[in-house]
Amino acid sequence: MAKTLIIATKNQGKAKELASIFSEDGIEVKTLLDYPEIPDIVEDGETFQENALKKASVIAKEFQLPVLADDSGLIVDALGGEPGVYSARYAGEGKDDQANLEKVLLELKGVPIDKRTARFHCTLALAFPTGESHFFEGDCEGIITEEPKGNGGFGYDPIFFVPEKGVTMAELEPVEKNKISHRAKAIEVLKKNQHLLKG
Ligand SMILES: O=P(O)(O)OP(=O)(O)OP(=O)(O)OC[C@H]1O[C@@H](n2cnc3c(O)ncnc32)[C@H](O)[C@@H]1O
Ligand SMILES: [Mg+2]
Repeated sequence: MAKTLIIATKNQGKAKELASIFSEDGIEVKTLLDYPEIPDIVEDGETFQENALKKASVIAKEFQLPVLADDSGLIVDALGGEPGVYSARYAGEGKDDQANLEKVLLELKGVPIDKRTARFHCTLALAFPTGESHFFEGDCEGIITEEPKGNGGFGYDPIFFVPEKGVTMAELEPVEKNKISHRAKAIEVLKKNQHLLKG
């Protein structure tokens, strides 16, 4: 596997998790947080794949290197799949994690526990400067709580109850989240295709 992997994300929470998971294989991760001069990429796709591919391919062309991108979000059944691809901006352009999760709780007010099913989804896109690309996907099932709990993770983690663990995603230790998360599962699939990262 490549020793350094560029990941087209500006999300600190993702960057930390991705760096931790890839470090298990001796891969060093660089993200767009290391290149602040690169402008934001407009995520105007209607699917996780479209957005992930756009982020990865724009940066792959820029660097002339293979680049990975992560497009992810929360899918709530009782909200018809919302916030979905709009997860980052659910409560407005500010990309405010707290405002976003409060909006989900408000929209679900009065919805009983058995109807609060949800999942986190992660699509990873690996793009090459030649235009070649591949997708890897992962999901993590859960239930939306009635109030936030826990300080770990990021984004919607404090309102995402993980039944198999009996706590919210934000109450898990980082190593525990990184074993079961949508992101971890997508990376597992990528690691089964290690040859793509050679170089
Ligand atoms: O596009 P980049 O730069 O990677 O960063 P972003 O924050 O805009 O990322 P997305 O477009 O993929 O939006 C993802 C949204 O889903 C949320 N999200 C993704 N993974 C999550 C996780 O593991 N736990 C909690 N929330 C998550 C996250 O907080 C964002 O609101
Ligand atoms: Mg984004």
